[in-house]
Amino acid sequence: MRVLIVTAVPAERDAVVRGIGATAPEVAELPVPGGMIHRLSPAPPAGPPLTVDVLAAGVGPAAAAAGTAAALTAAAVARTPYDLAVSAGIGGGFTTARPSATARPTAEQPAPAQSAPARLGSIVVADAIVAADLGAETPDGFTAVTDLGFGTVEHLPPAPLVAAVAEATDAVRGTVLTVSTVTGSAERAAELLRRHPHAAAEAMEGFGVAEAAAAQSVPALEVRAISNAVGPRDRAAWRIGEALEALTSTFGTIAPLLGTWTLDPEGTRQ
Ligand SMILES: O=C(O)c1cccc(C(=O)CC[C@H]2O[C@@H](n3cnc4c(=O)[nH]cnc43)[C@H](O)[C@@H]2O)c1
Repeated sequence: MRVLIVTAVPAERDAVVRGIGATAPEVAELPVPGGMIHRLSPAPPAGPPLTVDVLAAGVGPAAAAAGTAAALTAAAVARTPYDLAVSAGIGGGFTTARPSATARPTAEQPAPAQSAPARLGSIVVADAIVAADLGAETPDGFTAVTDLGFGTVEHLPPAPLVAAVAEATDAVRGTVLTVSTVTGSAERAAELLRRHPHAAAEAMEGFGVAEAAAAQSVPALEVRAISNAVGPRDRAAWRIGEALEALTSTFGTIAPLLGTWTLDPEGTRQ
């Protein structure tokens, strides 16, 4: 099982490597076009050997897609393809409760149940990776590219993996939006939530990683440690250190899961 983890900046990469490295020392640094992969080999609790490669590909969806595509292609050409691509890093959290994506209204509970808000220092696992600003402004407001007849704006990570990672880390599950411009006002945050009521977090790379992975039929996951609230810009209030620590602790916990989520109870590949 081979897993590629893509972060934006080296500080995020190092936080992930520290977490996985707590049980599996780094074994190699390998150049790929445009970057350097840090390779680790954590021992999976069951099944075949696990190789985890971590790459800092740059900020934004284009850099993320370019770096992910380069790493996936290099691995495929070497006949050692990846089984999973993970977008990881810090992110902004939607810090108010939102309708649950899984609990729908019933006769007994007519109002939609609420999911936990994504507070500072918490972890969000994406059950949907959505490009929030890929589209066109029209007189009637924003229109997604899909409504214009092009491409896609959403990738869905494998549900069993999302569930396993979220349960192991007590993470919030929800949509993670990919934006090219960090939200900086309450109005923009409200507009995003109106269009994406299940949004738990925003960041700048997930859709790029997922799009590059989908082009090679590789499943994708996104994991964000919340460093700031989505809303009026207050860079001084970002808790980057706490978020990086949460990222380290999370990847220490989930590294073995990344290698076993496709296994049945007997430890064989499904
Ligand atoms: O200054 C530092 O030490 C530092 C360390 C690690 C990461 C950073 C970044 O600024 C990374 C930028 C990265 O963060 C994501 N992010 C975080 N909050 C938001 C947000 O509210 N909206 C969108 N993106 C956010 C994003 O993915 C960037 O790539 C600095």
